[in-house]
Amino acid sequence: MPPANSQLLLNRRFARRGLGLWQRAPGGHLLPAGVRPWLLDPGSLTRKLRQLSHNQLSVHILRQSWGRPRLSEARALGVDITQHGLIREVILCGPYEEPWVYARSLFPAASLTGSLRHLRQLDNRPLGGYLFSHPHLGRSPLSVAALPPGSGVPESLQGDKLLWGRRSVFSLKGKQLLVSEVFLPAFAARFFTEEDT
Ligand SMILES: C=C(O[C@@H]1C=C(C(=O)O)C=C[C@H]1O)C(=O)O
Repeated sequence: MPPANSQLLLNRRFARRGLGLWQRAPGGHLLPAGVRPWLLDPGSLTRKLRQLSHNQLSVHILRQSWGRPRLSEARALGVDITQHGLIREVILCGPYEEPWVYARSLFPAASLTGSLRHLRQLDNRPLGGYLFSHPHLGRSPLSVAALPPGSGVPESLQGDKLLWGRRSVFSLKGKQLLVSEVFLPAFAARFFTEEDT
């Protein structure tokens, strides 16, 4: 199926279910072959990008401040939308600081206590490095989205195309956090085929 149709089909399915843009990852056949392994890999994206970039990966903080979750984020975490949490937005850059992934993580206040308290000051250390160092890390099934301009990715990063994204809820020591990752145009241009974008 031509990718544009698969993205439109995904969006139509999402819209019909009133789930907004994020939808539990559909059967692989609905996702273009080139993006499927990136969207559905349950492992650490940081690790994958480090390998791809021959360890030339950097994390740039766009935001790390308290705020209210978006409606779909509150639903994914099962928290009230009025409940403030720590919002962390970063860009993962490959060689020559090329912007590859925009990531937005939502930490409910109750999750930033005890042994996870230090995540308040993660700075430019990759979140995945900490999360995936724990053998008992839990992760919900991945949801995916084909994100149009205006759906939450900073305009300066989005460009004018649909961007593929994935998100899931991590669980560690009884605490939860939501991580959304969006593959940016420069990454798509370099690693996705024409049929995927
Ligand atoms: C969850 C991971 O952490 C990565 C690093 C992030 C950060 O530093 O804020 C956010 C999302 C991920 O791209 C991972 O590596 O899979």
